Amino acid sequence: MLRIAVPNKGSLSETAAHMLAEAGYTGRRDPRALTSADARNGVEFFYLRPRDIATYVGSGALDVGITGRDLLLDSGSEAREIQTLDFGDSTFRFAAPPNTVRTLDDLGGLRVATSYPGLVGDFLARHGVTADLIRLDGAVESAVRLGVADAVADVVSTGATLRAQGLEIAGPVILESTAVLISAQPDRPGIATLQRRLQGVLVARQYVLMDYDLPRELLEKAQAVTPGLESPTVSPLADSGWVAVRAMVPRADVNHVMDELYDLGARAILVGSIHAARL
Ligand SMILES: Nc1ncnc2c1ncn2[C@@H]1O[C@H](COP(=O)(O)OP(=O)(O)OP(=O)(O)O)[C@@H](O)[C@H]1O
Ligand SMILES: O=P(O)(O)OC[C@H]1O[C@H](OP(=O)(O)OP(=O)(O)O)[C@H](O)[C@@H]1O
Ligand SMILES: [Mg+2]
Repeated sequence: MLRIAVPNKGSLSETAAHMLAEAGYTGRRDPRALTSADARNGVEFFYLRPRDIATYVGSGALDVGITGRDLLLDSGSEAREIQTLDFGDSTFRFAAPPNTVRTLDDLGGLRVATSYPGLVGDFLARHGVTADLIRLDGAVESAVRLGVADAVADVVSTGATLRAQGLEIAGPVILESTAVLISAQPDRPGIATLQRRLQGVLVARQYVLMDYDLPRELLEKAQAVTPGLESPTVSPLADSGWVAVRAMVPRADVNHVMDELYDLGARAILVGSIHAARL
């Protein structure tokens, strides 16, 4: 059985579980369960704190896991990223009261609160800056107001949390983070299938299937608008002057592409969702 670590709570847990379900796996029914087996798919899920996942996967106790890139790097684990998962995007940044910290060097000698001392310590060391890291478990944005630190380093998504605490982003980007699939033994049997299934979910989210009818002589021009992944499917219609075309189109471009095709002379342009894919 392939042993898979999944975040049991926090920002990544719901989307991770949803993605695995879309990939055809049966997860836990009880939201408090710590483990669940999916014998039909030959996998067992372990629901763990996102912060601990890199430790379990890095030691080889579990084969593969879903966590944040920032947590993987913070842990110093042996596991490595084998796939990005297209959710849980955030930026890891320093923040401080307005006009107190402009450059990285300004952090020298200051107290910097963070829940990610491994990640932040490595970053500062790489840049030759010495600061006093204050390790807190969470809500680190409060640390400056409460006099425990001069600056913080934390996950920033909308920036609302740090603004509400009177802080501003300061200095360089520490890390662009996202949810990732990690493993210390990526060649283990079963991991390739899991990856293909997750990639299928990503493709199904990112693309739609577009069908349209087109005067045959416009095919070359239309093919430039909808090249598909390899090349579009072209089928004859009863009227020999027309063809039917089917191609995958990035979801974000759908309306542009339909406008362009219509202007070109395509008609009966239909868009359908992709439920699952294996490329
Ligand atoms: N607001 C956010 N937007 C996007 N991604 C986030 C956000 N907060 C956290 N993350 C990502 O999720 C990872 C786990 O953070 P999360 O807050 O879920 O766990 P935690 O802080 O260990 O747990 P908790 O907040 O429940 O105590 C982070 O390392 C980061 O990669
Ligand atoms: O930029 P924003 O959109 O405001 O999001 C960033 C906040 O989200 C996370 O907090 P979380 O809710 O996980 O609490 P925590 O500090 O206890 O981890 C993170 O630690 C920041 O505090
Ligand atoms: Mg958190």
